[in-house]
Amino acid sequence: MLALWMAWCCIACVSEMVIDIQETKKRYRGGVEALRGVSLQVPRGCIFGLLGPNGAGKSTLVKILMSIVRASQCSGTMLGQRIGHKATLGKVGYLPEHARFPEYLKGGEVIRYVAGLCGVPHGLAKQRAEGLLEMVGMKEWGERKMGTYSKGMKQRIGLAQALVNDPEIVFLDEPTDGVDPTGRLEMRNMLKSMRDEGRTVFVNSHLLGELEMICDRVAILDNGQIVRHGTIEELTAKSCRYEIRFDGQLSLDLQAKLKSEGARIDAGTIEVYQNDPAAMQPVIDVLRAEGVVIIEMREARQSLEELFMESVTNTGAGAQLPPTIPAQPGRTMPQ
Ligand SMILES: Nc1ncnc2c1ncn2[C@@H]1O[C@H](COP(=O)(O)OP(=O)(O)OP(=O)(O)O)[C@@H](O)[C@H]1O
Repeated sequence: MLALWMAWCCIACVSEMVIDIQETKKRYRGGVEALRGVSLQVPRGCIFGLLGPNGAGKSTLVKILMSIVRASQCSGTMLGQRIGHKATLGKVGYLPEHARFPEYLKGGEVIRYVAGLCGVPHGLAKQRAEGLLEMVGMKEWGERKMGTYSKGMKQRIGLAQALVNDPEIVFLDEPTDGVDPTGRLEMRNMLKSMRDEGRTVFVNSHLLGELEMICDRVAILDNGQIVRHGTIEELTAKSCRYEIRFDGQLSLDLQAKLKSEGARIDAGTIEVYQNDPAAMQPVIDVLRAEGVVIIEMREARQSLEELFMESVTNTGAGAQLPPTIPAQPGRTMPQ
């Protein structure tokens, strides 16, 4: 009986993974190995962030899941079907990086046009387009041409068209690209609402602070491989530290003592790598005995940005260039 129950739990658990891929590889013509064996599981109903430096392979992975790029090797499922299953793609929405829509079409027309491509009936498409224009804050502008929109307005239409087929999973490649801070806040709230409606939101982004605020889970991709994967809590838990903000002068002796115990001292702040609050009490006692005024003590975690910088080997553009073409005699390489 117990074995049966455990087996049922396992099946239920597996079926909750809307994306479950193993050993995905992509080698482009020309020799670039964009993905070198990526295995990834994404649970239903979460906001999942895929991070990585330029050229890490993020867009390639999403394009493979969207069947835009053919993997050199890929096994696994999306919504319980093999990758590339046509009917499954009808349950998925997509906002590509640098999305381009015809400039002569109006915002509302773009949404209705994509609805038509997805097979949404005309009446329903019209109704959904109106609702989505309102959701992305473009109700007043839906009858203006795309060519008259700012970059942020185009991104909003891009988000709306990704939802027009009422998808279970939405892939958003750099959704806040070109969006101002107010727009980003609105975008974050929209993504949270999408999750609260039960959709799975898969976001590729460089904006670590943005992702930190909304993602339930993240994976860090570096040079075609997943180097970290988990909830933000899990990934940053190990680096708990306390920050003490103080006013006053620390004696040289005390500074030396704190530093010898691994603390970092910066203008008015001491960082102590410690996750036990009891162990902080002697530090406070010593500071107070020296007449230092303690303004604040707070528990601080490693930020996603710090984790990212620690995890990736190359943060520059074009993580991997194609193999060098051997120089031919009598020809000089362009500078
Ligand atoms: N069509 C292609 N042909 C050849 N190489 C490609 C092609 N598309 C991407 N690449 C290469 O594959 C690697 C991964 O690119 P990809 O666009 O997937 O990375 P990314 O993580 O999305 O980067 P970015 O954050 O800059 O958008 C890069 O080295 C890129 O130059």
